[in-house]
Amino acid sequence: MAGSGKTTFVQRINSYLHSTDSPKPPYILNLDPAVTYMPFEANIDIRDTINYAEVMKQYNLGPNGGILTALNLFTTKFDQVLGIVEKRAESVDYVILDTPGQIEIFTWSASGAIITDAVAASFPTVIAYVIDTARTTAPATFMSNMLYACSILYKTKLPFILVFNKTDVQKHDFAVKWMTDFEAFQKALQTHGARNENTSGDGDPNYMDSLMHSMSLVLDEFYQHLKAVGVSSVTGDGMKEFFEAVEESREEYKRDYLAELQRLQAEKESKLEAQKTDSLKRLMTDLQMEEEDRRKRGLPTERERFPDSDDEDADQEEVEDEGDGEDDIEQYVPRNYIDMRKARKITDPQMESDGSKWPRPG
Ligand SMILES: Nc1nc2c(ncn2[C@@H]2O[C@H](COP(=O)(O)OP(=O)(O)OP(=O)(O)O)[C@@H](O)[C@H]2O)c(=O)[nH]1
Repeated sequence: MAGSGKTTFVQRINSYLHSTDSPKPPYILNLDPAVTYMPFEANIDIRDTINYAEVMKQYNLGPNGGILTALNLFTTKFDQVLGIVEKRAESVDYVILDTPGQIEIFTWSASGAIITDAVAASFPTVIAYVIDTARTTAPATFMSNMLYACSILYKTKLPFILVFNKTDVQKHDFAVKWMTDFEAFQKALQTHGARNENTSGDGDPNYMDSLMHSMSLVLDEFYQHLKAVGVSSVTGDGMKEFFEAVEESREEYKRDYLAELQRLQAEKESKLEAQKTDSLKRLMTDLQMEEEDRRKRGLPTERERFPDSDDEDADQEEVEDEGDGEDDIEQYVPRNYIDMRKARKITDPQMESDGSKWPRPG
């Protein structure tokens, strides 16, 4: 979410990896074209390629449309970016991508999906979903945030870490409790007044109440697939736990995601192969039908018209050898050939033979 502390968190990861016993400087990609201040230097920065303000001006867009278009433009060159990153793969342990502030721009756009899929197909990948812990203490807000996380998890199907940021302001224990104890969350919903506010006059729970209840049941299942860590990007608290979760995710990627990716790739290739065979079959059927149609109408078939058309070089040789008259050439050249010798001479360079005038360069 915007303002949850993504950029500050990337900065913290950067300084943490530089300060370990054996420093492992990460390779950082900034994908946020609108960021004005970055406390670290990115190895690849979208802002070096695309001027976000200029995109807004030229395409007549607002801030969100500008970010989205800038990201789309950048994505057209993402294969080159990936090529550069792949060259560093041997020497770098971690590649970090900082995403644009507006969550939907990255997670619900085509370019976001292309970037995520391309990266995930090349390297073990984990999504770190950064949450502003202090702003998530209300059960309804917490649930909305978790629903967003849930949608991203199911969209990407990648290993996922919930990063409860800003623990220096608000500890994340309440969140862990709500995620592991269904009853505790239900109680919190009641005590925060949600249940009381959402009852009809006679005290029966209304639809909002039952919606919240059902959603928390769905989320209970979702929490089983997640790792949650509390960090403070300001003090550096919890970074060790975060990297432990990253290592677990690396294993999870190899075990679950890679196998699924390979299965999907094999499925895609066999589908493509089947499509090719089908197209070729349909082309052959069309050609046969055309031949039959010509035969029925008493017209010469393709083979009869161009008996030696299988060997184009031989045709060309024959044209050159026997090219002593118009008829010889007409016999061998393909049917769309325009015989310039028969074209009328155009005297006015602006005037075509049929009298029409076409603008000419210059
Ligand atoms: N107290 C505290 N403040 C933090 C922490 N992490 C980030 N902040 C503050 O939260 C604000 C937003 O941080 P950013 O890193 O800019 O957040 P962001 O998610 O990258 O923001 P957008 O890219 O605009 O969405 C800044 O004022 C940070 O100083 C933290 O761990 N503790």
